[in-house]
Amino acid sequence: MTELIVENVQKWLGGLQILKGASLKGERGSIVALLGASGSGKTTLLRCIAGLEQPEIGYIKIGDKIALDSQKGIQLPPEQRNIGLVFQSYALWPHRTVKENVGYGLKLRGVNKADMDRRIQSILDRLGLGHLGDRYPSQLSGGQQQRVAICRALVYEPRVLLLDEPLSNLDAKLREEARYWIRKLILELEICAILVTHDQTEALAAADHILLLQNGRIVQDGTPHDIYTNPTSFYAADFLGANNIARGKVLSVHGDQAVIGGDGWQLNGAVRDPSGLVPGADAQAVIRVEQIRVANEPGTNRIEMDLDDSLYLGDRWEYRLRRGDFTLKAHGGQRLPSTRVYADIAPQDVWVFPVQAA
Ligand SMILES: Nc1ncnc2c1ncn2[C@@H]1O[C@H](COP(=O)(O)OP(=O)(O)OP(=O)(O)O)[C@@H](O)[C@H]1O
Repeated sequence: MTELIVENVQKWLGGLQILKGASLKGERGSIVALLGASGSGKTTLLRCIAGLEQPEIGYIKIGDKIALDSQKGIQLPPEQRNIGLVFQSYALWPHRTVKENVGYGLKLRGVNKADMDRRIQSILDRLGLGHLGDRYPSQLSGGQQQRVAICRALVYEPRVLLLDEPLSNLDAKLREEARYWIRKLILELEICAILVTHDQTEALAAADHILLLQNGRIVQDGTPHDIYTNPTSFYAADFLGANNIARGKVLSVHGDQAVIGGDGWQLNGAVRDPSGLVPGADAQAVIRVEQIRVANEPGTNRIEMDLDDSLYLGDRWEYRLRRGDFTLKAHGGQRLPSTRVYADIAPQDVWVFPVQAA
């Protein structure tokens, strides 16, 4: 069931158009990640959904309530939107206990004490904080503070939970765990969550759906698997994954296949965006690090290269390969015996894009 509809939201700030027509849908029991580079407009879009920013143009429906309709002049304030908000900083009140932090909004809304206590205890228990209700935020770890912030957002039983970089203040191990339990919680509670993040791993692991933003526009929209394996632009291909970028000239194009090359190398690739890809034009290919195999002999679509260095990463080795100006990174399971190697890349893994004029 659709809990959130956002259509054509446009927002100007300081004379600049920050959002250029963003649309999305959020389903009950699912997580949509807003992913994109710094400044792409993720937080602004989240703030528009929350009602903390007023878009000049657009339509937003949360549950069965119209929160924004610019044509009809409807603009609900945040407290009437049935949303829960979790900020990166957690924004807990230092002089209030955990219970008071979680219950403050309920108190403002005039919920009676018995009901309030029951709801606070129930959400604290659910997130494993039942025994910490009388502590102050300074007496909690970072991970516990983050859970309190989530409890505070969930205690209203919102239709939509908005999470703005909620994991970025946690260390790497806690962040990995939090991805897992937040996802589980949202699916169990059957609410719709919108997660703002600039961390691709977080978006891939936690979300059901990813919207990739660039300069205030949604440039790709799909499941994590779609976005990772089938990027439609250089920005999308380069934003996700660990990549090599091969810059060269188009040598030939046949349908959806192209050959690109540079000084002493050439590769057969798959055309991902045909605009302007004609022989002689500049081209750039994205090659995921995990798609390169290092071989000992020459072969089709293999480039002879020098092994510049091998770095031991614990669970694998990283090879730094070079041929003149052309460099590649690849991974493998052991130290390589020779310094003369062949980078082996299947043509379908060489994603060829035009070079856009700046
Ligand atoms: N009040 C403001 N006045 C003018 N420009 C603003 C204002 N707030 C944000 N911006 C600009 O809007 C653009 C989008 O900002 P936003 O915070 O939404 O991006 P973001 O994708 O969330 O980035 P980050 O990951 O760095 O938080 C940025 O270029 C930012 O400088």
